[in-house]
Amino acid sequence: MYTINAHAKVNIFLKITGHKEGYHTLISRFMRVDDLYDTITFEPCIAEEFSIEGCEGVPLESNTIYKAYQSLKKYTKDPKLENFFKHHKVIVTKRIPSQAGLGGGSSDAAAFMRLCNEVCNLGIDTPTLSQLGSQIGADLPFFIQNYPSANVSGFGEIVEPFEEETLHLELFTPKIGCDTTVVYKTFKKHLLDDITLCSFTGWEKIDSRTLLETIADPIILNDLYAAALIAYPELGEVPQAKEGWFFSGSGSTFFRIKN
Ligand SMILES: C[C@@](CO)(OP(=O)(O)O)[C@H](O)COP(=O)(O)OP(=O)(O)OC[C@H]1O[C@@H](n2ccc(N)nc2=O)[C@H](O)[C@@H]1O
Ligand SMILES: Nc1ncnc2c1ncn2[C@@H]1O[C@H](COP(=O)(O)OP(=O)(O)O)[C@@H](O)[C@H]1O
Repeated sequence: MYTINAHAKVNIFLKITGHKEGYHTLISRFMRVDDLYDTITFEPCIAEEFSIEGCEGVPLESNTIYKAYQSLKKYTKDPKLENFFKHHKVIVTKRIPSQAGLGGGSSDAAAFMRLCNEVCNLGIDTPTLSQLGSQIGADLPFFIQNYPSANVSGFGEIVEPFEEETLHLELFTPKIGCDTTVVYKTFKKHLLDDITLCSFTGWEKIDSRTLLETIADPIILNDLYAAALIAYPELGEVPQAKEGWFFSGSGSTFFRIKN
């Protein structure tokens, strides 16, 4: 039996820098959340075909783990991978809420790729694994490179580790699912024309605690927050939508530093 933890992330800040080929470019500080993770296990069994347990409600073909499996299979052409999953099933213990801006689906896929690479001795280097991952989701390169904190740019494929203290974070995820595609579309329609690139010059050099304490305004720190509020106005009604709380990615999770 083989196991790996797939951690959640928050975006300490997230600024959109432009729009290219149907995607937004951004610069964001990603921070891994150490005490929130899904667990992915490869459990021995006799399997007819590749199977995933524990992601109820997500059809196999749209599961990021399945997409990661297909991508690895296509890239390696190594029979070890397919043979392995004739004798193992994938079990996911989900703890990261979905549509929450915590990157659960992306983290699962990235952890799956890392564990396959190790267990099946595929010998794929990290840059190649990140490149394969970026085709499944924009957040995968961060999770594949597995830094506690990093500046992420481009569409998500440029990941630069950032040395700093790990913050202990309190998270609150309201019962409102935010669809990433809808939030980006809303941003493009209402807010893209207003971006001012000079307003966040140098943020990537400032540690996360200082950023949260000095910038302090969740709307300024995360460009997608305003878009999420337009797309999901009920977000504005939750008690955490006030000073002292910050918003992660495309939402709907609010976070703050634990005392
Ligand atoms: C916003 C962020 C911030 O970390 O994540 P979440 O907070 O949702 O977890 C990411 O940029 C989300 O990345 P990810 O969740 O992988 O998005 P994807 O599945 O790749 O894309 C879903 C859709 O969102 C839009 N999209 C995504 C990424 C990007 N840089 N620009 C976009 O415009 C595209 O329309 C795309 O088809
Ligand atoms: N392994 C997975 N875990 C969770 N959701 C997944 C997975 N694979 C595909 N999905 C789909 O992706 C959608 C968004 O997933 P998630 O990564 O949890 O949210 P977010 O993009 O806000 O971080 C879900 O609604 C679900 O349909």
